Amino acid sequence: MSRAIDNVKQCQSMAEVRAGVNALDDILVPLLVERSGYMTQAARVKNDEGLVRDEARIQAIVDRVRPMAEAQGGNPDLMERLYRAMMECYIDYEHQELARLRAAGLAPKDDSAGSAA
Ligand SMILES: O=C(O)C(=O)C[C@]1(C(=O)O)C=C[C@@H](O)C=C1
Repeated sequence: MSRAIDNVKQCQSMAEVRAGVNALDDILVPLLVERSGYMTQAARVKNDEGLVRDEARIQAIVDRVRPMAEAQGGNPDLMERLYRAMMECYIDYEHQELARLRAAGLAPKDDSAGSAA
């Protein structure tokens, strides 16, 4: 099986290093934008500020990506830190998107059953 780490080219200069990084960012940025689109979907489907952060799902994602990173010749601890930091940013964005959707007319979930006041 070919591993991602084996695709890294031996570099003699920082220009080569940065060309390699830029080429990967060209792939990563569209994927991260696409991932952010699912935060908008999640905001609309959950429609509840209290549900945006889901610790069980965060842990499940970490548990999934650590072995994936290892299989690709990467460092699982680094991947976990990247994913946890990235998901914090996406959680902020999901809150932002829920507020935007509410301002645009998304009705808050009916809380009459749970509201005491
Ligand atoms: O799966 C969800 O519930 C999401 O909202 C997505 C996502 C993520 O994958 O970044 C973001 C917030 C949650 O805390 C868990 C995961």
